Amino acid sequence: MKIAIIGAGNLGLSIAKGILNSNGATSMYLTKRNVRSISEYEKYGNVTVTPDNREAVAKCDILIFAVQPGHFASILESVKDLFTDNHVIISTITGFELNRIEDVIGTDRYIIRSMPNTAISVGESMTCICSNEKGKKRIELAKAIFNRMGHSMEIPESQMQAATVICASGIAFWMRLIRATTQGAIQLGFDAREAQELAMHTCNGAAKLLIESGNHPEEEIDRVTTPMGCTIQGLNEMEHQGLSSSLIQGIVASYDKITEFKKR
Ligand SMILES: NC(=O)C1=CN([C@@H]2O[C@H](COP(=O)(O)OP(=O)(O)OC[C@H]3O[C@@H](n4cnc5c(N)ncnc54)[C@H](OP(=O)(O)O)[C@@H]3O)[C@@H](O)[C@H]2O)C=CC1
Ligand SMILES: O=C(O)[C@@H]1CCC=N1
Repeated sequence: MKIAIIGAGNLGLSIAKGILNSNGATSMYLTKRNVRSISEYEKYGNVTVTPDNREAVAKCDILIFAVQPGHFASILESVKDLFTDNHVIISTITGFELNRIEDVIGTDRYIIRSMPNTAISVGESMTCICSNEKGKKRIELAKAIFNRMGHSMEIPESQMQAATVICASGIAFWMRLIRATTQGAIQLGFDAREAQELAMHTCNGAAKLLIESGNHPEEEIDRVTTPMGCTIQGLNEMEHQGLSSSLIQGIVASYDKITEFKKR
């Protein structure tokens, strides 16, 4: 598989790392205008770094676009004459609907819309995908690509905006929760490094408990909350201060922001 990542920035490079770690491509092209910052990727024998999007499109069959939304249409416009039936076009662009992509390159292309997150670099992305009509024939291929670097879920396009908040922005939300827990641990006497180790491994354990048991979080909470104990005392105080409510409100605010920039 020859994969091009058009726009090797924060997300694009995370995908590149995920592909390299999982041996997911026979060769890979990474593009950006200023390539100096990613020149070290050329040490991998099968990676080409170039500012030339047209070269990358001509040499690869899987094209992953990870540029800012405002750049996407003009970049597509500048390479679309090179597209053939071998190309699968995978967009990661927030808020950019399939019909807007079709408006630029036509309906007769395999187009996948995806929403990965930066944990793709360590093989742990939760990636949501959908496709245009023609792209349905390549959706299994897209799932196979993303499943090598985590988990994928096919969803209707109407849920893509929500998936962006929960899965892509979600990395930042969970990071902040881990950081806050770390700060609490420091206040209780751990040094900063130990505190983070305790916070992140406990977070990982909580997620694994749910993944492996299939249980509802409250079932696991019931196992931890000793009657009149310290856990329920802490949990109730967090809820009095608005923990669940603030998370839900943040998620909705993030969703509304995408609606706003879709109108631009
Ligand atoms: N960051 C994240 O966690 C996630 C981001 N997304 C989406 O992915 C996209 C990229 O986001 P992110 O990685 O954060 O953004 P970045 O700004 O970090 O990356 C975009 C990259 O595109 C490059 N670029 C700009 N113009 C061109 C061009 N003409 N040809 C080739 N490359 C170009 C830029 O480099 P240079 O200026 O050198 O060209 C830059 O490295 C966005 O649409 C975002 O909504 C989706 C899910 C998660
Ligand atoms: O914050 C953003 O707009 C982008 C989309 C999801 C993650 N980062």
